[in-house]
Amino acid sequence: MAQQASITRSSRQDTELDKALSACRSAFWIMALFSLVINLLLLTQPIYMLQVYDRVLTTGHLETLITLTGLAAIALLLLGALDSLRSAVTARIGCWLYNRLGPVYLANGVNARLLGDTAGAQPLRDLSQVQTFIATQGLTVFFDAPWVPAFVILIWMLHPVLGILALCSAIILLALTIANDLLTRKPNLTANLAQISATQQAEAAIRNAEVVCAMGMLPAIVERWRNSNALAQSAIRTSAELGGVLVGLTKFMRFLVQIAALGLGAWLVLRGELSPGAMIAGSILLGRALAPVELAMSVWRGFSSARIAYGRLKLRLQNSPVDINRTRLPTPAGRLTVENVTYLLPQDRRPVLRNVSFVVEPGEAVAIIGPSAGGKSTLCRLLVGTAIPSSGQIRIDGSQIDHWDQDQLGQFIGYLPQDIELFATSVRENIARMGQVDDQAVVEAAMTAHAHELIQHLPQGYETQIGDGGTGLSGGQRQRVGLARAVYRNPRLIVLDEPNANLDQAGESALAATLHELKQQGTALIIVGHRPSTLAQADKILLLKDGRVELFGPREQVLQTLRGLAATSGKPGTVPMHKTPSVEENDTSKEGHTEGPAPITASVPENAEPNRCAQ
Ligand SMILES: Nc1ncnc2c1ncn2[C@@H]1O[C@H](COP(=O)(O)OP(=O)(O)OP(=O)(O)O)[C@@H](O)[C@H]1O
Repeated sequence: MAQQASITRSSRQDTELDKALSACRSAFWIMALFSLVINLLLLTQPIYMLQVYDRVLTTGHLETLITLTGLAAIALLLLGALDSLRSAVTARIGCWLYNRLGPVYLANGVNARLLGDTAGAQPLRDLSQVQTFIATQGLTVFFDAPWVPAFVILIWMLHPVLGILALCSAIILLALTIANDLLTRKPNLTANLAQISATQQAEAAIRNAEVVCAMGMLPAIVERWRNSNALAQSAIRTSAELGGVLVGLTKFMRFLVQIAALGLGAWLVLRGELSPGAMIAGSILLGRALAPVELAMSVWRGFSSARIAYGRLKLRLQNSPVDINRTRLPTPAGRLTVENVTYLLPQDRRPVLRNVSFVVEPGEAVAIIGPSAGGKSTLCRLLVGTAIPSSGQIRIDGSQIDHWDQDQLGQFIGYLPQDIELFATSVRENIARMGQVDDQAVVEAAMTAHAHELIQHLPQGYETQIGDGGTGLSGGQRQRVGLARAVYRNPRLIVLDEPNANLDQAGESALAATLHELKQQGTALIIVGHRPSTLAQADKILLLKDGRVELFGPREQVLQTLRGLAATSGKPGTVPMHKTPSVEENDTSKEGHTEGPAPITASVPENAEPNRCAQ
């Protein structure tokens, strides 16, 4: 029985980012409470000064001084403790957000890559940027800033003239902060984008190190990187220079205001309008009032980068498809139905596949052949659900492929892409698809793929560590480990895109045996390639040219049609392949294949030449 799961929709207004931020609400309230107490405790110093100057010095009471000093010390201890706690809370908020959203953005990045998104791991870097800002002093500025008016009011209460000075200086410093933002926003954005581009170039160069070094491409690549990086550095310089001028101006203002407060205070003391204690307390209070503004200036670049990163993160989830918890369907038998599938490239709406239709039954193997760029690999991607048809339907056991829970369907699908895509870990973990390793299933898969012996001869056997992209293994070894991964836990539908591209004769024979065994187990097979070992196992052949099905039917009939076409045209080139495919003598597929040849059920496009398609 299929396990029913409720269908929930995450609306555009309520992304995972919004949900994570609202889950942090209680932590933000705690931060606000800490900030309230911290800012109250910051009054310790001015109150102490006020009392020492106006009470102790005038009365000479030593006990009062000792009591005041003791109380101040306790208050300052509490202040230090709360400040540390607040830092710990911000660090925890940052880590929690990263842990909560990291998997969301990793999954989003992987899915977006399928649609041609080139951002790579940038969303995770953006998330890290936001985390760093939260975990450092950045966030505390926002909680301390609202207390500036409270300090100004206290200064005003000491004397209105000092209050006016505090108010004016707060306004001037705020104006400088806004000017800093306005002047550095554009260069900060330019620097951010240019840095991303330069990093991506560097990553691509490192990934393709062999090609880069073998063909002397390094100087050219370094030059390109240098150009991208120069733009980033120039923008960083502009931003830092402008920001530096404004930070300098802010410091000057702060010191000037502090002097002015003392000067004004002294003048008011001389006029008998203010006590000396109030003069000192006013100066300290002013320092406290303006501290968050000055701190804001110094963390502005970090804030700006975090704001840009946050904007990108928000947009990414808003633009991502609606997430639906799919109903879990019963284990499929593996009947694949492709109905009038058309696929347009997302980038430029160029058609790659047009009206493709065919059916593959469980235990049946279909070989897809055709000239280069005919759409074979694209069709494979559609069949395994990593690309979605622009129109038409692909069904597995009658259910539309995008109606399956992607993770559940993945267990029933085996896929060997053209460039194999192995991960930098052990052979066994690769075969086990990076999940919980079931040793027995791993060895069974390797045996089905006829890769067990090969793996036994690797330096550490199944524990042999392979590099990113399969480095450390030969092309043929990669292909066979990839095949073992594809057949892990007996999937019902296996799609192999040119599985023998790197195989030697022994590898080809092993592949033929694997395909035969898989068919016997009732697995539906799609194999791209026209090598004899592939065609020998095919029950049907589908000829794909320019994205259209030119021929589809039982193997022998399609091969005969192709031979006939080659013969009548007299030019092998008119057959849309490099050469007419042939099948080797030792055709193991015939064993157990008792049905007579079915008619060619060509899904023939209306405008196809009639003599190309058997009716
Ligand atoms: N991600 C992509 N971005 C841009 N174009 C693409 C993409 N994927 C496929 N194409 C285009 O789609 C067409 C079909 O490509 P596909 O790889 O499916 O052909 P193929 O038949 O598998 O070729 P080959 O036999 O050379 O592997 C090509 O014109 C290719 O340029």
